[in-house]
Amino acid sequence: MREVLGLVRLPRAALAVALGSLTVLCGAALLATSGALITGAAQRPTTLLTLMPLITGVRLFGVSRAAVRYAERLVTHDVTLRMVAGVRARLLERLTPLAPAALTGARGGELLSRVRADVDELQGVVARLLVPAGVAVVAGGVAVTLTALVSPATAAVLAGLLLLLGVAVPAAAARLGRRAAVAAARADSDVAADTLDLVRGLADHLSGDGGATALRGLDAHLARQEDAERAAARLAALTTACREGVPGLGLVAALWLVGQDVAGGTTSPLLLAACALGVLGAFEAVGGLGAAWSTAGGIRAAAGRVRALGELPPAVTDPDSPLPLPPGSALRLEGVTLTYPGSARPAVAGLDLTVADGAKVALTGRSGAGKSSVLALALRSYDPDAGRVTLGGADLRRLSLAGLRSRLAWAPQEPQVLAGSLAANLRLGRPGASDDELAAALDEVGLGTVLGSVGLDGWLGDAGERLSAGERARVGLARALLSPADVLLLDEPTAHLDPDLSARVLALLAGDRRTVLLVTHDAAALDERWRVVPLGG
Ligand SMILES: Nc1ncnc2c1ncn2[C@@H]1O[C@H](COP(=O)(O)OP(=O)(O)OP(=O)(O)O)[C@@H](O)[C@H]1O
Repeated sequence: MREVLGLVRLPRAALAVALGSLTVLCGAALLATSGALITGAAQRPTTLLTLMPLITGVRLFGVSRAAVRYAERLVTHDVTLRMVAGVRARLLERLTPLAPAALTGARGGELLSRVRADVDELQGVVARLLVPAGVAVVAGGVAVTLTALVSPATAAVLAGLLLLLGVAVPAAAARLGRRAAVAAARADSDVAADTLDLVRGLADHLSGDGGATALRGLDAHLARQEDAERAAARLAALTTACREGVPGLGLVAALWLVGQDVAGGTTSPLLLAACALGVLGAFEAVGGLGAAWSTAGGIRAAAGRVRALGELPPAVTDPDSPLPLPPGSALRLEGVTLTYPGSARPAVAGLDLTVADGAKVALTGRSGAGKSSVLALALRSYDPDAGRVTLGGADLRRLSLAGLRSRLAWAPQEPQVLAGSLAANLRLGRPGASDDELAAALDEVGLGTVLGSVGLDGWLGDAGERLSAGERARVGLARALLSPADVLLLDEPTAHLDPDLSARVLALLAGDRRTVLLVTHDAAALDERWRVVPLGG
């Protein structure tokens, strides 16, 4: 929370508080002068001139209240948007080094929904917390002081009721509401994650038990969401009742106390209605505090989760003083062991593997033998627990991450195809590639027909949904082939291909001048240019 507040521009926030206070005071003054004007008019003065100051006051406060409120909204939103932009930028800066390894524990949908919902919630810091609190102190203080000039007893009652409405009632409501806010945030995040998972895996769910299990899980989270919303609504109703009732008490108290002064002849009758209505208007000073207290729990919880996400330790870090990138592209694993966090058994144990400069090596082995883990080590998504991985003789941990990854091209089993055009997806591999180069790469991986039907500028849909799984895998392969990197790391590049195309792609890779390390379940398709390394005994 402190960090979020650090992103708020305080002079602008102070301006928003000043303008908000002025709005409240203009409103109270409008009511007060209106009351005095009505009382004055009821006394049937001989000339209207005696009422002119009150008439002018009513006009002035009426017009200026709207103008000042407008200015306050502008400034508050400006401060909020700048703060949220800062939060998003900082969060993105911290999340980037965590990917991919340190984020694998979080479900994609959950992470997306959590970050979006929490950052949205933080928007309330300025408009719902800071400004209302500042306005309550400034406008409430000024209103009590002005009331004391007319009737100290009324001022004391006003101060007490402002504290009751602005502090005691909302504090009690917030205490009760904090649990509901946390439960609501958790339920929202679970519902969003379940919905996303359900939609993404619709075909799997339907082919299982027709989606019944997934829907039961979603229903349970929806019920929790409904309970949390109902609890929040009950609290909101209670605070609304207080918000309406307490100002009424203030009005009655002012009428009674100032009325006694008027009856005793110590106060002008004009001030009776003015003071009573002014007191009524002054309660607007704490009008925003009810919502502030009830949302404070949710905002604090959101700030905590955003901070916790940003504080996840990255799986790998940049060295303090990186070595220059080595000229060679030979890849070596020397006695390497990797145990994933939380796993009892190592995924890779004491592995020695050399992929010489320009060599073509294929890793084979049963499912779970650790083939993809070897690629993850070569990419430095993880550091080994024991042994070392080198590129051109240099330990990967001594090279800058950006430099290392500029030397490696990676095509995973299920590459990320982004919502965008075919060309934009391919240019992730080589941003400067010409249309002809893109077309040639597509042709090499047998995507010539897709190029013909979709076109380079054709929209691939959300996550490439307009392509088949095999076509998406080949977009990833074409992207890796286009890359200027000198080491290709490919995870089952031929998994979705028919035998002819598979043979063509493997021949293409075998003829590539770069170092190639690939994972395959189909060792029989490899020719003599490949060295086959079986993993897992
Ligand atoms: N991110 C991870 N966290 C924890 N365990 C993991 C992770 N990735 C893989 N594993 C585990 O490590 C072991 C090796 O997995 P890996 O994916 O490297 O095998 P693989 O040989 O590539 O399998 P496949 O052929 O099925 O892709 C498996 O037991 C797997 O469950």
